[in-house]
Amino acid sequence: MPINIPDRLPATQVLTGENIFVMGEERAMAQNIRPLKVLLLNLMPKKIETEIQILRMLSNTPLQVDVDLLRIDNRPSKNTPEAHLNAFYRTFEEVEQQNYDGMIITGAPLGLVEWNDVVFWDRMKTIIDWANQHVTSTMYLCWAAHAALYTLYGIDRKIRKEKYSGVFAHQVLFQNHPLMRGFDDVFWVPHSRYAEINAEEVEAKTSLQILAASPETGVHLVASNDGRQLFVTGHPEYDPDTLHNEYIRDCDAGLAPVLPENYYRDDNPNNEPLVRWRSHGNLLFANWLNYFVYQTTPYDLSQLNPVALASKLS
Ligand SMILES: CC(C)(COP(=O)(O)OP(=O)(O)OC[C@H]1O[C@@H](n2cnc3c(N)ncnc32)[C@H](O)[C@@H]1OP(=O)(O)O)[C@@H](O)C(=O)NCCC(=O)NCCSC(=O)CCC(=O)O
Ligand SMILES: N[C@@H](CCO)C(=O)O
Repeated sequence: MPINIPDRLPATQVLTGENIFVMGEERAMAQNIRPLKVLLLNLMPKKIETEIQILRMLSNTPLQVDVDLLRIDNRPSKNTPEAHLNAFYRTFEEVEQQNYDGMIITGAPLGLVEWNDVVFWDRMKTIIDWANQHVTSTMYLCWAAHAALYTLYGIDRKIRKEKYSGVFAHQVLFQNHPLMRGFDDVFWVPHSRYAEINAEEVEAKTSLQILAASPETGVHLVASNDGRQLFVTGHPEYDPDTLHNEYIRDCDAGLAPVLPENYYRDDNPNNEPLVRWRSHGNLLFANWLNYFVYQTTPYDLSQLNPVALASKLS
């Protein structure tokens, strides 16, 4: 079923062209069911590209989903026109008094930036704590997963000398977990990060559940027992060419990046990538929206009670 987004958002035209059912504002008003409210905090440099990726993933559901876009602060973006942000993004001040059924916080190219050197670090910690009180379930992607694991559980990332870049095989470690419903024993995910999380530290310090990991790139999916937090260290939402564009960007920046692994056909960067992650990317977002959001969120969002939610799912 549809995502309900502004008719003029670039994603509306792109996703409609892909025959993905995007419900316009008028049609959405005619439906007599409560849509899910999802907040997307977009920290990625190519924000419009990321909007399209995440909205495509959220559209693969029978539920009606109203998506609000959130900017981290009022600084102008280096890579996204201010007019776009002003037209489609809310500020935190505009949403902080509201509750949401779901929230997604994207990655950011800040793996080599110390936490306290991230310009918006204080605001990021504020929003992570706010989500715990105002959102039924939050999905943290890549850099946001590292930031939230550090903020909420004191699990600090380890920074590698070489970036994980490529598409890697993962194993399901928690077979009957609802989030893993329909997953194959082995599934593929893009990764593009310097930071990694230590599985032993997660297991020793927290009651978090490691749901899936890769022999090459380690921890990928970590969930709180109550389903209110999902930490995703990979990029299941990535387009076919996202890793390629990052690789070319880093080559042009003189960073001599490694060739993305298991990505280009015959490992030749002149060839198209072989996409082996799309199905499980869609499945992850659909399972999250179904089991962590829709089946646990209160009908009356004003009654969102973090304590009651925690008991409901754990
Ligand atoms: C990643 C790139 C190549 C991006 O270069 P660009 O020319 O696009 O712009 P940039 O200004 O360098 O940064 C891109 C976005 O990050 C924001 N940005 C930059 N420095 C920041 C800081 N200290 N605090 C907060 N935001 C910051 C910019 O405002 C911009 O977002 P707005 O457009 O919104 O303003 C660069 O930062 C770089 O070369 N970094 C070193 C290599 C690297 O770290 N690559 C990414 C690794 S992958 C990664 O970091 C994932 C996480 C992980 O590894 O753990
Ligand atoms: N991996 C991305 C940042 C988000 O993970 C990049 O290289 O820009």
